[in-house]
Amino acid sequence: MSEPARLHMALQKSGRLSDYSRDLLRDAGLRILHGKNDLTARAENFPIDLMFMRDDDIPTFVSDGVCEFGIVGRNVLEEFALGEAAARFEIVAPLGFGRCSLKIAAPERATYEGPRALAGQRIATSYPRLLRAFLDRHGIDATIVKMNGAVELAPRLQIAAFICDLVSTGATLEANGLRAVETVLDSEAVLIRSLKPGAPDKADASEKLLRRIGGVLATQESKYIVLNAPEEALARIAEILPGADSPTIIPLHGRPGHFAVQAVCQESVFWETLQNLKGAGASAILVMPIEKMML
Ligand SMILES: Nc1ncnc2c1ncn2[C@@H]1O[C@H](COP(=O)(O)OP(=O)(O)OP(=O)(O)O)[C@@H](O)[C@H]1O
Ligand SMILES: O=P(O)(O)OC[C@H]1O[C@H](OP(=O)(O)OP(=O)(O)O)[C@H](O)[C@@H]1O
Ligand SMILES: [Mg+2]
Repeated sequence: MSEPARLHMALQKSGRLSDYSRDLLRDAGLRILHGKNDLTARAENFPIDLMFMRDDDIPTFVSDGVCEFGIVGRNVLEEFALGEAAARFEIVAPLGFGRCSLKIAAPERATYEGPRALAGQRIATSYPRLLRAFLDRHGIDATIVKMNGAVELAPRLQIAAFICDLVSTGATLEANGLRAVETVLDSEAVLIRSLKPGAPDKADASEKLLRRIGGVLATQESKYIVLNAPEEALARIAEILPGADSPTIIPLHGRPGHFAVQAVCQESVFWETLQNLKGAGASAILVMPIEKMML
């Protein structure tokens, strides 16, 4: 019997998304044999090969159909898409890691009273298309200075008055005497798939992979909640449980009028949620992680 056709997925070789991307695939049950300097890796137990590359190249590989799937920051993806006539990829799911924002920043002491302050100025960035789109939306004409890295240095070197770069904690801006003044894009890593028609013999594996990744993403937010409550509190408790359809309600042995409630909550469960459940009459509240889920 011939081997099933193998899928290809483009991942960042080494950088902020690399470990998270590999962890996601591992959680989806893929056993990956990979040496530190390998540019490709094979899943032992699933028909998929991984291709490791600079994150900037991932949208191209997926758009061209060389890789059916890829994981890349929305910032890199949208910058790429603005340079293309038509999208040849689709976003399958946001992945919840690599969260950052593309922001315009000014020297700490400079006055800034809104986008008009950018008119006629020089702005340094590695994201010229996203920045241009932002400026166009605000009807502002400014000069974009393209830099490939160390953008935060531009004001100090008097290359530009403003910068437009990724910000997460804000520590880099602060260390360079800058402050954020506008948000151009909020970003996180996304799973993308090629819109180029793939080989029909890969369709099954694609669907299986998407279901598995969907299962991992669903479990990351989801919790299993168990609590006890008197009958009169049940309706209110069902309303409070976040993202839970029809909880299971079981009578408590030896305590007439009291029930155990069990539910899968598919939205975040915060301390505040527990406080609200308690306030509604719940007791002995347990919140447990879910290891696997297939919806
Ligand atoms: N400070 C940050 N916090 C969280 N996520 C970030 C941060 N900076 C960047 N990212 C996200 O991680 C992605 C990869 O960042 P990284 O710094 O590893 O990229 P890079 O230097 O361009 O790497 P490569 O060598 O692959 O081109 C970014 O495109 C962005 O989506
Ligand atoms: O707001 P912060 O938490 O300080 O993060 C922002 C910094 O993170 C990114 O760079 P990175 O550290 O990935 O280095 P790079 O520019 O070499 O890719 C980004 O380009 C900023 O410089
Ligand atoms: Mg890059």
